[in-house]
Amino acid sequence: MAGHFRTLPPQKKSFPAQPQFSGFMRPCRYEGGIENLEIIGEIPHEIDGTFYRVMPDPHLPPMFEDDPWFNGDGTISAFRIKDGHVDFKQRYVRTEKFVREAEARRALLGRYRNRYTDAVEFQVRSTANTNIVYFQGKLLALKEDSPPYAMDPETLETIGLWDFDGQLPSVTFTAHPKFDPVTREMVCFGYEAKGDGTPDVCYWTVRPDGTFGETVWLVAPVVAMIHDFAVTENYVIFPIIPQTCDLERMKKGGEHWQWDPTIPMYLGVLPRYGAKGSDVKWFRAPHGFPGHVSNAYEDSSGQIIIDFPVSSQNVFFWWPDKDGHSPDPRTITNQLRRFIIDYKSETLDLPPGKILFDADVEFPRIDDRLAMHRYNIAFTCLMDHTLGTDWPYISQVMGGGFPPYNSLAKFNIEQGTQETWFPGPRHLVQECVFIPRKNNSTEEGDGYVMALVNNYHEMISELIVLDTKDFGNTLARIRLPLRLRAGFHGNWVDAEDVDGHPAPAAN
Ligand SMILES: C=Cc1ccc(O)c(OC)c1
Ligand SMILES: [Fe+2]
Repeated sequence: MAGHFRTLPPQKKSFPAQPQFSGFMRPCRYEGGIENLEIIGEIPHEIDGTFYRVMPDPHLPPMFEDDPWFNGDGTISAFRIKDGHVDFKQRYVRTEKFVREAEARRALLGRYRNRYTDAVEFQVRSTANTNIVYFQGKLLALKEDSPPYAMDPETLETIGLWDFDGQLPSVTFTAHPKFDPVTREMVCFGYEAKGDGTPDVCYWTVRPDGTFGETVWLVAPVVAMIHDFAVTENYVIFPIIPQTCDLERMKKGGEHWQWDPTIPMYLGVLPRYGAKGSDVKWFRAPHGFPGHVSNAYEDSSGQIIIDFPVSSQNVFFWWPDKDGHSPDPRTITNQLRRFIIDYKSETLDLPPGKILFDADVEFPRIDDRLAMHRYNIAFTCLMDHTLGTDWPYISQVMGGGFPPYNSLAKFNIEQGTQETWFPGPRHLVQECVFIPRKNNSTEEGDGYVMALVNNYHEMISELIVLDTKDFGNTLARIRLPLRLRAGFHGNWVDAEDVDGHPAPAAN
């Protein structure tokens, strides 16, 4: 690569005066542990496992003042819950970026997903800041532009880059692999899978013993973001976010992404088993921003049902369109929509999808025992302006971040009913996880919901536990004596699953 690289800009020692580094979003930069967190209420003793979540948290001032929240260093929080107690641990992922910058005591990585703006040449630019999943006895810290980093689930030490013993076919790995509750496969893909600006998508599966099953290379109709995807028993579906990549713009030091209001919302459908790349069909729904997938399955006639929130606006408002336009973030909403797709259909055009609930939601989570199968219950973050949130107060201290959510919702799709949990007027919520009850009940959605919430009154974080049978009430509120910034995804790892995990593949 030519001329490595630019003259180093002067090192800054303070964070930029920008919303994404201010108020509740000031970098936390905390590593360590706190045992026996303070608990208000009672955590049911049958809850035995660990809630892992990840947040982007820059360990050093960024190279560019306008560095987006999405470019911060991945920090893993672990809440180990046993016998009604909670022990907390937190560590940065030791990415190549983190290690080299720590050594240099300065930012070396430049703009989000633009290697042409880096101060040194990186092998891997991962910030490992988007999801943290458990597979085969390891945690995988994920960023969709790179392979995973493996971590020790107990100590949160970084083991290193994880290429599945050389089997990884793609240079990228989604932050949203799916876990088949029946076959125990991890179903994966990467986009820009042959490098920046390439339209290639790679789909593959990893068997529970760590060996690779399917591998299919396909080509997307546009080079654009494919953040989440969906899997059914017989299909995989790739929704494309209309944020497009242009290598020439990147080479001039510009952004990786630009909003394109002229393209439809593509949904690529590929048979899950035995497919060739040419078997993919790119269906076209009206232009819109597809959010995180709730679930997908096939109905009795073999049609694909897929549910995800959709916004008519550019949710990633910090990456505007070609004219520099983006919406006022306070006006962005998402509604949970259901799309029905017949893979065998002649026409590729789809209607806009049916709105399932008249509510502004994102980050849907389900009872994962029903992933890829017919389901009826979704838990989401909800923005409900009738709930009495103290916006004048919160808006002064919250700093930047994703469109905010002030409550959690439980939706029953068939019944069309909604239950809401409201944390209080000076709180906002982060993504939740579902934990099944341990009474051998296989009733969908019967158990607990856990989430991190932001307490703006005291500028601290709290972990909350709800009983899904009494959703409006708080079973336990676990107070951290510190503040954790807004994060992304988390997952519950039950102690039973840890003990029962297949032996890690020899390395
Ligand atoms: C929420 C989506 C999303 C998409 C791409 C990212 O790089 C990311 O980083 C934290 C998050
Ligand atoms: Fe995500």
